[in-house]
Amino acid sequence: MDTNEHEHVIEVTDLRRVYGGGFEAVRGITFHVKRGEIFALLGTNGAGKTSTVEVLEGLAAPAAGRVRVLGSDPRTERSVVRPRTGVMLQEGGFPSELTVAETVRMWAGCTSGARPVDEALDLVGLGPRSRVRVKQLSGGERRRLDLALALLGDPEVLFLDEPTTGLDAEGRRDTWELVRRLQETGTSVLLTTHYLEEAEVLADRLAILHQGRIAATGTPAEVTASQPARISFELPAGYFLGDLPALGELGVVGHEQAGRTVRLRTYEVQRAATELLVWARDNGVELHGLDVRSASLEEAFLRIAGRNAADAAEKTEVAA
Ligand SMILES: Nc1ncnc2c1ncn2[C@@H]1O[C@H](COP(=O)(O)OP(=O)(O)OP(=O)(O)O)[C@@H](O)[C@H]1O
Repeated sequence: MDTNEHEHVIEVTDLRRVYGGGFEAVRGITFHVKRGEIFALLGTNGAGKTSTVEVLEGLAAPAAGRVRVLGSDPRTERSVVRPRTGVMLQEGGFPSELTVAETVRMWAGCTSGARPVDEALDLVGLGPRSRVRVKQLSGGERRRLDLALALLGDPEVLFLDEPTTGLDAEGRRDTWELVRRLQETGTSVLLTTHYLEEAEVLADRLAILHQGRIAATGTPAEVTASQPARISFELPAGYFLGDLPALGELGVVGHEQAGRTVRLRTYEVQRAATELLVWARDNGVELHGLDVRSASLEEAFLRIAGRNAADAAEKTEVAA
């Protein structure tokens, strides 16, 4: 066992994962999750999230690199790691004839120090459904049953693979609240999700995977700060784009005009906005509809996903 477990509950160093046909789904990624942190792995379909999480859960071996969970190797030291972790897979397979309570009871039989069945079901809001057969549950209720099972052993580290897929807006918010409560009691969480809002709301830090590599990482604010902010306004009557201060000097990296509306993209939003306002004052005009906003996580993600689509198109062209 390594000694840094109080600092980093998950350590991933130069991880590679290769499938049978030689396809490299994870191409050398490095990240860590600190104790008590919620860390989100984002990425388009096929980016390598599940392939990574499966290695962390001890379900698959890395082709290269090193992985530690709570200071131990999750595969070769499974008996040490497994009792201290909770896993919610993308597809939990339950015997469909059992009731919800029977399913949890069965699982509790395999979990050391399991919570009482009622407590686990109440945590995820399934208490009133305890006598219903699993086959009668909705997709969202099954996700919550998955979560109840992952929480049974009161884990130190929780792996949540797309925990709110199939849940309606209220169910999603309830799950977010639960994950935050778990964090308050000291649980560390590694989350994969397709919902950018989920990462924005929950994650202390995140990584965006792109074709098996980490394309961006940091706090949600750091990742969005890597994208240009937007400034839009209406050109005052009688003025043209060329009358504004030189765009290059405002740190503007892109601009467009639709009718009288001008949209600028800049990494130096404060300087650009100040210069524009000073220009407007000096010319005695108003910038109607002035709107200054930072990039959202969604924009950061779409730029990376867009690059993904462009790369795929390029590969198709090369292949053709
Ligand atoms: N058993 C397998 N054999 C071969 N290739 C696989 C296998 N499982 C996954 N892959 C490929 O590895 C890549 C990464 O898949 P992975 O499931 O890790 O992506 P993901 O980011 O979790 O995607 P999603 O968001 O769709 O769940 C994909 O190109 C996928 O087709």
